[in-house]
Order: sequence, then structure tokens, then C-alpha cells
Amino acid sequence: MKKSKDKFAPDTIYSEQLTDVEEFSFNKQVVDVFPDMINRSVPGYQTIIDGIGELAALFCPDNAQIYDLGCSIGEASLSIAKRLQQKKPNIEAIDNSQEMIERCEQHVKTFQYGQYINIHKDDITLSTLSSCHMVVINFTLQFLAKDTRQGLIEKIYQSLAPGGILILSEKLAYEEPTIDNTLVALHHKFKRDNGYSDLEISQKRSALEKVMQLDTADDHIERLKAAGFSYVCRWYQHFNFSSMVAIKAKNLG
Ligand SMILES: C[S@@+](CC[C@H](N)C(=O)[O-])C[C@H]1O[C@@H](n2cnc3c(N)ncnc32)[C@H](O)[C@@H]1O
Ligand SMILES: O=C(O)C(=O)C[C@]1(C(=O)O)C=C[C@H](O)C=C1
Repeated sequence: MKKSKDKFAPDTIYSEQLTDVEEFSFNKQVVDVFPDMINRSVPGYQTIIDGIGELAALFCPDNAQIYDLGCSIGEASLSIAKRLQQKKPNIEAIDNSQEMIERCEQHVKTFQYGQYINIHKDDITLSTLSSCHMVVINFTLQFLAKDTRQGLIEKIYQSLAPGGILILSEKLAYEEPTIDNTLVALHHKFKRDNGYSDLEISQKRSALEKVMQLDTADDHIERLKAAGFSYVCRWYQHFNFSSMVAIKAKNLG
């Protein structure tokens, strides 16, 4: 991805001892450090962003209709727009954080191909989707109430044209504690190697635990299959962070 001229600060949000660790929220403080935070926290984040663009190039026709649900500052949308610009896509980027949406508008404008991205403030569990070729939910389903997840995946399946794809990226839980603890330990080592202290790691973990409920890979695959997706695969995994592609069959019935 071409470097943007847009400026963000380094993430020091959890570097001082806090008396009360509040629940994690995508507020202005997080928005201002977002690229640094996500790149230092999510193993393979940039690889996943690039892969989303490559999958768009493989699957999307001219003038494709694409949704990026929980878009934050628009990195997945930009990766798609960059690769599909000759095909003039119509990318709808949606997020329910006002601060994120404002920053997304500012960020996307710094790229010429940002013209293919329309930004909306909305709750993705309530928003209406029109007929489309591709949907991305990159590290966002894990922040939704568990009882809204199946409904959202079904809404996406119904909106996708035959042959359309959903890219779903998530931090995964493992039922077997020895496996879960091993992957969490590897993830924490990844964060330490990226300059986060033990205090930062543990305070952010407490903040996230209040709002982020993880599913297992099997939960995701079962949900996708129950919604109707014929083909599902994990195309990327680094420690407990994974991205899945679900394809709606071309010939239904
Ligand atoms: C970890 S970030 C997503 C990162 C982003 N997709 C990317 O690739 O850089 C999660 C985002 O989901 C948004 N979000 C959480 N719940 C939402 C909801 N119900 N509707 C819309 N957006 C939501 C948050 O505001 C936040 O920007
Ligand atoms: O920092 C972590 O442990 C995360 O889980 C990273 C994670 C996520 O997976 O959604 C959480 C919050 C945001 O900072 C971005 C990414």
C-alpha cells in the first residue's frame, strides 16, 4: 500500500498504569493511533489487507458492488479500490463510530482511487445491503453481540450474487486451553517484539475482554455453512488471527 500523507500518532494509550481500565472503544483516542495500534497488535494485518485486494481482483467484475463492514479508517476498502480502479468499483464502507467515520473520510481522500469509496455511519447489524459481489468484515464480527452474528452473516449471504465472496477476518478462540494459552502467549510475544510493555498488553487485554467475545474457527465455519455458503476456507492464519473466504455457489438449485 502506498504511504498516505495522512498523519497518525504512535499508540501509547495503555502505557501508564490506569486506576480504572475502561472498556475498549473506537473513540478519538483510538482513532488517532489506529494504524500503529492495529499493525503492532494484529499478526499479519498488512498481509490480510493486501490479500483482500487480491481476492477482489480475482472475483469482482466491472462496476462491482462491494461492502466493507466495520471499515475503521478504510484500509481494506483502499486495498480493493487500488486493485480494481480500472474496473470502477462501487465500495460502500460502513462504521458506527462517528470519530472513525470522520477520520476515514479524511484518510481515504488522500488517495486518488479513494473516489471509488463511499463512507457511511451506520450499525452493520441494522443496515440494509443491496445486491453485491463482495463483502469484507475485517476484525469486526468479534465486537458484535453474539446473538446478532448469525443474522448478519445470513443478510450478507442473501445480498451476495451467485459466485460472490465474503472475507471474514477474526481473532480466534480455541476450546482446548493448552492450545489457546499457547497461541495467546505467541501473540503476546509478538506484541512485546513490537515494543508494547507487559503493562500495555495486560491493560489492553482487560479493556478488550469487556467488549470482544471470540468464537472458535469451527463456530465461524458452522455459521457460514448454516447461512448457505458452499465453499469456506481459512486462506490466512498467523497465531490466533485468521482470515476466511466464503464463496456463494454459482449454480444454486
Ligand atoms: C478492529 S476495527 C476493524 C478494522 C478494519 N476493518 C480494518 O481492516 O482496518 C473494528 C471496527 O468495527 C466498528 N464497529 C463495531 N461495531 C460496529 C457496528 N455494530 N456497526 C458498525 N461498525 C462497528 C468499530 O467502530 C471499529 O471501527
Ligand atoms: O490487541 C489485541 O489483542 C487485539 O485483539 C487487536 C484488535 C482486534 O483483533 O480486533 C483489537 C482492537 C484493535 O486495536 C484492533 C485489533
